[in-house]
Amino acid sequence: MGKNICIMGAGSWGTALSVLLATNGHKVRMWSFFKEEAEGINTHRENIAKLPGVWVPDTVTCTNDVNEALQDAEAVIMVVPSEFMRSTMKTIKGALKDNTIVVSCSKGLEDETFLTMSQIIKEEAPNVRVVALSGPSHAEEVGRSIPTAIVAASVDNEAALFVQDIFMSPMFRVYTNSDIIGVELGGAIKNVIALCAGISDGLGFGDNTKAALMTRGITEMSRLGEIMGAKPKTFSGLAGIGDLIVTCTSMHSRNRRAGILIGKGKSLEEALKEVAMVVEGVNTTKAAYHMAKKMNVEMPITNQAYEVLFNGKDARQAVVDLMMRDKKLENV
Ligand SMILES: NC(=O)c1ccc[n+]([C@@H]2O[C@H](COP(=O)([O-])OP(=O)(O)OC[C@H]3O[C@@H](n4cnc5c(N)ncnc54)[C@H](O)[C@@H]3O)[C@@H](O)[C@H]2O)c1
Ligand SMILES: O=P(O)(O)OC[C@H](O)CO
Repeated sequence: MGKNICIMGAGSWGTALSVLLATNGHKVRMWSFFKEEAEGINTHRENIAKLPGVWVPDTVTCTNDVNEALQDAEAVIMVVPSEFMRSTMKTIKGALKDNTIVVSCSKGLEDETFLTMSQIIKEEAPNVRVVALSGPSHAEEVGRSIPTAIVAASVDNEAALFVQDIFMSPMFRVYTNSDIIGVELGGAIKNVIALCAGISDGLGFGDNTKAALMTRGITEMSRLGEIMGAKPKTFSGLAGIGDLIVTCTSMHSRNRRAGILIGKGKSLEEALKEVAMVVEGVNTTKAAYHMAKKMNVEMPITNQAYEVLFNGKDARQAVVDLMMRDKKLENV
């Protein structure tokens, strides 16, 4: 039976998920931070700036009013950029009933606290049931019903099964996983590696380079995950290697595209302006860099990404410095 679902965030991913959920027979109320964005979606049945060419069904309405969006919601889908997760949760937490299922679809880590999105949600609203939905899923493809597989992760199995049910379709396969920390770390750290893969492409390096970055990127992700209590197997699944592959290779990826521009010599600010949608890997590089330092985890690619993005290091020199680190065994 169709459910009443609220989506907080009406950018490219929020809009694509609204199309999927409406197609699955649910009634969707979407909220945008921007009044004009909400009005634009209602008027044109399309998010022209962020997901052009994808038609939004009539069973989706978009509003700038939080209370209107949350009215009678049986599940709340959080899909704002990660830097706004806490402020958005603060805005809505008073209106959330106990045991409401809140689904994080955002990928990132909070600056300074290093918390994942589900941890922020739980900190702000301890009585909700939280699930993370993550995996290789570009909005441009999900919005066009291109077959996609993804993971609904939660320590609350019933909540994960509920999320699996509402999203699952012949074109959108949802697995469940109890390792929410692993799933969220995979989704956050792959953006750092995708920025680097883009920089490598922008510098004119090749497929060998990218394969090396991706493989050693998984190693970094797993090292951090181990310290955080994640299950190693999660990183060889959809939310780990799966999302890393799609983000490092697809031209849909905002992180990869920003990286390409930086590799070609643009400044970070110029690259972000040109992409004009959220590039989560930038803030995540900062958070992961400081997190790795604090926890004494070796993350050389992340360290070089930090130097290039925030200290003006030459990207080509960063690659050389990565290549010329101490000789070592592969599996340590
Ligand atoms: N785009 C994708 O293909 C995709 C896929 C999977 C996950 N994600 C994740 O989803 C999240 C959102 O990404 P997106 O691509 O939809 O971003 P986007 O840049 O397309 O849209 C961001 C949206 O966030 C909202 N917003 C802007 N400022 C805000 C504020 N101050 N407070 C609250 N909300 C604000 C607005 O509705 C805006 O349209 C990110 O964490 C991203 O990693 C994106
Ligand atoms: O466009 P990106 O780089 O933000 O990646 C979007 C999704 O995370 C891909 O799964």
